[in-house]
Amino acid sequence: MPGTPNYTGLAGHSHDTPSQAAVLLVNLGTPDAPTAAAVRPYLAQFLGDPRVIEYPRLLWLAILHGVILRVRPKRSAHAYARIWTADGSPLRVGSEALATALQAELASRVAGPVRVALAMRYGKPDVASTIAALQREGVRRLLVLPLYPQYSATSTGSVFDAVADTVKGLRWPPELRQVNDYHGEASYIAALADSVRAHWAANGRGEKLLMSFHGIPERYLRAGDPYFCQCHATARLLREALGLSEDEAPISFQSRVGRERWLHPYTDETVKVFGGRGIKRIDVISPGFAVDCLETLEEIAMQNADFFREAGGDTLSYIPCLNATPAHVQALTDLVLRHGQGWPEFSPDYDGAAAAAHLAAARERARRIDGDA
Ligand SMILES: C=CC1=C(C)c2cc3[nH]c(cc4nc(cc5[nH]c(cc1n2)c(C)c5CCC(=O)O)C(CCC(=O)O)=C4C)c(C)c3C=C
Ligand SMILES: [Fe+2]
Ligand SMILES: [Fe+2]
Repeated sequence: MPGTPNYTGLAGHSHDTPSQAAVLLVNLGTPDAPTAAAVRPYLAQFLGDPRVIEYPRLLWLAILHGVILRVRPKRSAHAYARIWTADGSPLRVGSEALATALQAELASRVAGPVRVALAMRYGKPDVASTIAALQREGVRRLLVLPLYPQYSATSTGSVFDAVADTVKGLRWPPELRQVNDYHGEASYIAALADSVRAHWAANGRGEKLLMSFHGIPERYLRAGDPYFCQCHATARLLREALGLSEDEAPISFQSRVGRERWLHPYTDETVKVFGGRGIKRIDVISPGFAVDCLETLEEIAMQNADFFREAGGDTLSYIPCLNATPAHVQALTDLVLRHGQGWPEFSPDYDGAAAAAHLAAARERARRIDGDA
């Protein structure tokens, strides 16, 4: 029985639609405003994601809606208000700037049409409507690049869920590739090392370089999440690039939520120990965040700087994320070029003039067939 279609498609398919590739950058997402009213729906979606909170479903939803969403939005909104800019949330502003810069760089490095789009896992613009818009523009090949250098089921895995849910509903899904992680990518490590050296040159050097990564519950590590291991690999490679020992450049994990044990050692406890030991200045970098956000600008540069001082230290000098710097754009471009290999748009032989001629010939054939009919 005909009725409404079960799958979304584009009416009026024609063989001569020019094909394009696209890179879909996906970041976490952020509230629309630094207010409890705007933070509540964002947290409801984020903390309602079964990839993030792996807990008996009904029990967790009762706790989330009964307790957490009554208390946390107000507290989080207060933290967001401390870092909010005239252009909005730093995570959004930084991700958009990075997408724009990557688009410009790719345009000069690949022969064929490769678009760059940005989606957010939580909030807007969402993954489903961004992919739908790309399809309408003729994108037939899609490279998904989550802006998480280290894979975790809670972050990257959840982005892949959103992509899978989307393509399941499409009549003609695009060719799909997904970047799992880039925790050891040479150009990403080099960009981090250069940013540390530039920071030292401009601001002087602390007694420690603390590498702080976002935590996850330790239970997830035991269940097989490779995140902890990839954070350690990134930290080791960055240490090697800078010629530092483990004692000079230790690792720690930040941003824990709730009462269960998360990955150790904790960042806040670590900076307190350093302050208590008479260390006066530390540098802190967060290599697991592609762009600056609440967790770096507020939690590290403000909260943990206070903890360090209260424990006896003087200065916690925060080293910004790579953001839209040329070195970061180069690193992501390298990654995209490698993952795009084999797709015609990425081929050095891609001939724009030949493609246009091919298209014109196809149009002419279609016109003649239509004329015959
Ligand atoms: C870098 C990767 C991230 C992982 C892994 C991750 C795991 C994870 N996070 C929470 C809970 C919260 N995280 C929050 C903010 C936040 N988290 C990441 C990244 C990762 N999270 C980013 C980039 C941000 C910043 C967002 C922004 O708008 O700037 C928050 C919201 C803020 C707050 O209320 O504190 C929560 C909550 C869990 C539970 C988790 C793994 C289980
Ligand atoms: Fe988080
Ligand atoms: Fe936090």
